[in-house]
Amino acid sequence: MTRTKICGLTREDDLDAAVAAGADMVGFVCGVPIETPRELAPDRAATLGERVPEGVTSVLVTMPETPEAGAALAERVDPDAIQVHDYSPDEVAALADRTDARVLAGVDAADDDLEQYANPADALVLDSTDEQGAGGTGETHDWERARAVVADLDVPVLLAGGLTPENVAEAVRTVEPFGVDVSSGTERAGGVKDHAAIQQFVERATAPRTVTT
Ligand SMILES: O=C(O)c1ccccc1N[C@@H]1O[C@H](COP(=O)(O)O)[C@@H](O)[C@H]1O
Repeated sequence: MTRTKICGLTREDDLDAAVAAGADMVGFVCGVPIETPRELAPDRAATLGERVPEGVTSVLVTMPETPEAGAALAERVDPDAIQVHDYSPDEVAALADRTDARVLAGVDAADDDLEQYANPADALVLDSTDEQGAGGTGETHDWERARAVVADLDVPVLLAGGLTPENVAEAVRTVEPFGVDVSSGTERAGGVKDHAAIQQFVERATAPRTVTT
């Protein structure tokens, strides 16, 4: 079944709604050098992370200047996984050497060198990124290309970028990713989630579908 990640959580009741909806992963944005309504202080990310129940993966989404800084932030927040954006494959490997958390590489779906991330990363987050390499853009990308990436790479791929309750079923059908990742598409205001949208997103991403041969 397609895994789901609800990202950019900033409030306890939104986190609880994501867990109640059946999300497999929940994400907290902390330490990114861009303007985003989802940014949390490290202590706040740690507090929300402590609330994540067993069986749900907590993900720290960040853009640390160095792998050492990323490992230090992971130590402070204590997530199950750390998702880094705008990192080279070597930086992902250096971070993985320095942390016990699983490492997710947030990459631009249009990049040509994605196979180089397959070894150092535990998973890829195939996103639409801005000029600083950050995600959370609310923009979709080429899903046919994403499908080819999923088929070619021997690493789990989470599809991200502009997903919503309205388009997630088609995204899953087209790309057949390991999982789907959403942030702004489940918000009612910046950093504040719409609980009905979270529930619809998870339901539509995970609904059984007929396989055609
Ligand atoms: O959400 C953010 O503000 C953010 C900032 C910096 C790096 C990553 C960020 N979010 C990630 O981007 C995906 C896709 O977001 P969206 O659904 O297109 O809004 C999100 O799930 C986070 O993993």
